[in-house]
Amino acid sequence: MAVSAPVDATKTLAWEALKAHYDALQAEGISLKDWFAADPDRVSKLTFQAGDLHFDLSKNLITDETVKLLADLGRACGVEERRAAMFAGEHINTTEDRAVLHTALRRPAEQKGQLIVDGQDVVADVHEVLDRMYAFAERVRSGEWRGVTGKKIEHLVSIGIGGSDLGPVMAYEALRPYADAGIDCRYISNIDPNDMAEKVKGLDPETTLVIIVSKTFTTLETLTNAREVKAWMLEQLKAAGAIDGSDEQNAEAIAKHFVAVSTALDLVADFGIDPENAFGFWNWVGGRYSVDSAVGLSLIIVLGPERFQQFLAGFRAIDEYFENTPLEENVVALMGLMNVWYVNFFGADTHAVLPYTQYLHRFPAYLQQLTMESNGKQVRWDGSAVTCHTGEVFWGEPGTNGQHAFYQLIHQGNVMVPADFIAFANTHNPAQDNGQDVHELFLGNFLAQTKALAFGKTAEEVRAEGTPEEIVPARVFTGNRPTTSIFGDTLTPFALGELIALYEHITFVQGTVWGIDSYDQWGVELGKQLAKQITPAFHDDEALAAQDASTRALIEYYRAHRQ
Ligand SMILES: O=P(O)(O)OC[C@H]1O[C@H](O)[C@H](O)[C@@H](O)[C@@H]1O
Repeated sequence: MAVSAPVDATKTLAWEALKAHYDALQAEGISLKDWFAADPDRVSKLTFQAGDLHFDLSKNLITDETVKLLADLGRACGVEERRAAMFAGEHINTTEDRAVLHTALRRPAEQKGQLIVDGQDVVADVHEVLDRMYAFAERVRSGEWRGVTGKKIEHLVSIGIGGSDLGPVMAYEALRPYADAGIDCRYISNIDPNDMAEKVKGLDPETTLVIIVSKTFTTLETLTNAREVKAWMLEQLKAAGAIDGSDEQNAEAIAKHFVAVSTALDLVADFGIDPENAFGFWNWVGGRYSVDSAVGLSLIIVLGPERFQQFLAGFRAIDEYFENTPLEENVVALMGLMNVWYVNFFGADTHAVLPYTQYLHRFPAYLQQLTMESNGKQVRWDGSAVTCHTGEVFWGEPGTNGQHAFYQLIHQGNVMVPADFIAFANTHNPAQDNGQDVHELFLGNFLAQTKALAFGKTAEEVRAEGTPEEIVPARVFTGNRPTTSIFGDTLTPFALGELIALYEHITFVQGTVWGIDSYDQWGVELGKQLAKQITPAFHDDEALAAQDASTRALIEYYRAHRQ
């Protein structure tokens, strides 16, 4: 079925109505304080439950009317149709002519036979690989799988970059309390040799299993690092007298210490990895949407299959909610639509994600690829130009670290930074300080920040504290700075799956309103292409002469300084 043409959101009646609504709100004066005072039901009307996560949207710059108009915009831009097309496996990734089926990665086995895409039983394929990964992970965890000298695996080294790294690292860090098999994981991504050097420091190769993760298995960084780690492993094993360096023993060591995850299993075999030790996925899984595919192998080993299943169930809970809830009541869709509201009507260029749990310290970095590689685009999926701003910058740090760094700008800067606060009622590490529950101290900060951002502090309030008149203006907080509070019970594998699916679908909704193919990434290609042309110029004068003046001068600087 042909994908329908993108709608120009800015030409819809819904957009016009939103613009008129925005102008009217600005004319009346936006005041969360007044809105809360005028409507005792504001919180209950803007509180939602999706899966087991609790959402409070009441501190956003929205009214009942805004919610209605945003849902109208979503409908006018075909969010419902495109959502159905995505879940059904239509080729909504038009520039690569692919289905977009990360949601199939978490469908239960009972749905085998129910989703046939391009002639393949997608759910059956997914579960075939999951079952192989679970069996493999159990062998590693139990110690049945051993290294070439017969030792149990205690360390994983995962080599990948972008979508083959950010998701697994983020989830590994987030779910550390659930790592119960005495196996840790180090992730190597950067082609900078310093990354590998530091990550293999102190590692015992005899107890190390390397996972090479690359969707395409052609990525320069990953293949370079993989070759280097292979050379390191064989050298170390030989130096320890574990192998004699013969082709045969090298091959045996590789078979015991290297596995791979890719869609290109032929290239994995060319690298020397036994197809038995390779786990596949499919081109309908985008790299940044792949942590719940075989790309999550390190997580399955570290956490165990059962927890990975809970992780998948969390994704599924949000998928089902998102797929089946009408737009007005659908907090996932509303969060995407609110982002459009802030970007296109209020001119917000960035969006902060502020987790109040240290375990989510890599979540903003993960979201940067998810959101910005998906929606940082200037043309629609039919090639026409987008006529409004797209793709805000996502950023963040865990609270309270961010409070002591950049919150100044969020509170008093003259740019709007809509922010999502994520917190959990329970901590994995309860602590007391002088009779004070430290987690409550932490959560108190989360609530204080969202309250200060919403309601601010007037000049009268500042004066009433006895502040000298000349510094009153500096101590005023305007308030009306939008935040969404996401509260959960505990950061479990299930909750993490929910959070990831939440932002995947937020990204989808924004991309759909903007008419963008959120699943391609042509913007990363030019740099890759030029790197190939430029690298020889470090030594080759002809290649140097072919460069632009600035690049040439920088290479000359390098030539003069390289020792
Ligand atoms: O998984 P790979 O094929 O090695 O790709 C790794 C990454 O590289 C590319 O440059 C893309 O921009 C990313 O979307 C991708 O996740």
